[in-house]
Amino acid sequence: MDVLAVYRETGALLEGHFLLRSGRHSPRFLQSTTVLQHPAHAEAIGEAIARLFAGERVDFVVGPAMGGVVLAFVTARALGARALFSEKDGAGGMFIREGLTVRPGDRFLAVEDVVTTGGSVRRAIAAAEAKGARLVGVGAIIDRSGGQAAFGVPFRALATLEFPTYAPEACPLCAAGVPLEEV
Ligand SMILES: O=P(O)(O)OC[C@H]1O[C@H](OP(=O)(O)OP(=O)(O)O)[C@H](O)[C@@H]1O
Ligand SMILES: O=C(O)c1cc(=O)[nH]c(=O)[nH]1
Ligand SMILES: [Mg+2]
Repeated sequence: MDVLAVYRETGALLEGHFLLRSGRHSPRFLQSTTVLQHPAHAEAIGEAIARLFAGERVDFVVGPAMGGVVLAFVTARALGARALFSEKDGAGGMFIREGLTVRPGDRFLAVEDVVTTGGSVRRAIAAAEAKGARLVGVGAIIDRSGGQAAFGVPFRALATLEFPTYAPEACPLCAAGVPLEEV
């Protein structure tokens, strides 16, 4: 699946000057909600990520909200697993709410729409591991870290890109006076 073409066609590949979750700046932004609002695209993406982990026994799939909610659902559906999400706890971490089932020893796949530093999906993983579950892999729609992100388990993405990111103090777009967008 040419997933980057889907981002382009739906208008989800933005160009400008963006503030990223990590605090870094970038001239490119992948707006996954624009893609995932289309159920047919979401379903195809979930099936494609599930194929990357075919044969792996998975009890549940977890994704960090918001981007990971729909993605965990469509991937879990394709794998025949439960679909969970983690939420920001307001203190820099994530938690899994009561009512979503995590049993000690459960095998889980973590999914993420876009991996830049991997910090968000790592926080979702920590939330599931804190309840005794065991990570078996990480799946993403797009790894924009250029293959730099690693999680100690198989990490597979539908596309791997190397989009530049800058520390704010070294950002050439800031130096050029381009307004910063928070999307
Ligand atoms: O790999 P990282 O450096 O953590 O950056 C990528 C994260 O940033 C975005 O989430 P964000 O929390 O900005 O928005 P969301 O609530 O829409 O998922 C995206 O959905 C990834 O979760
Ligand atoms: O690093 C991020 O925050 C980020 C990058 C990107 O391309 N898309 C996104 O949703 N978040
Ligand atoms: Mg996110």
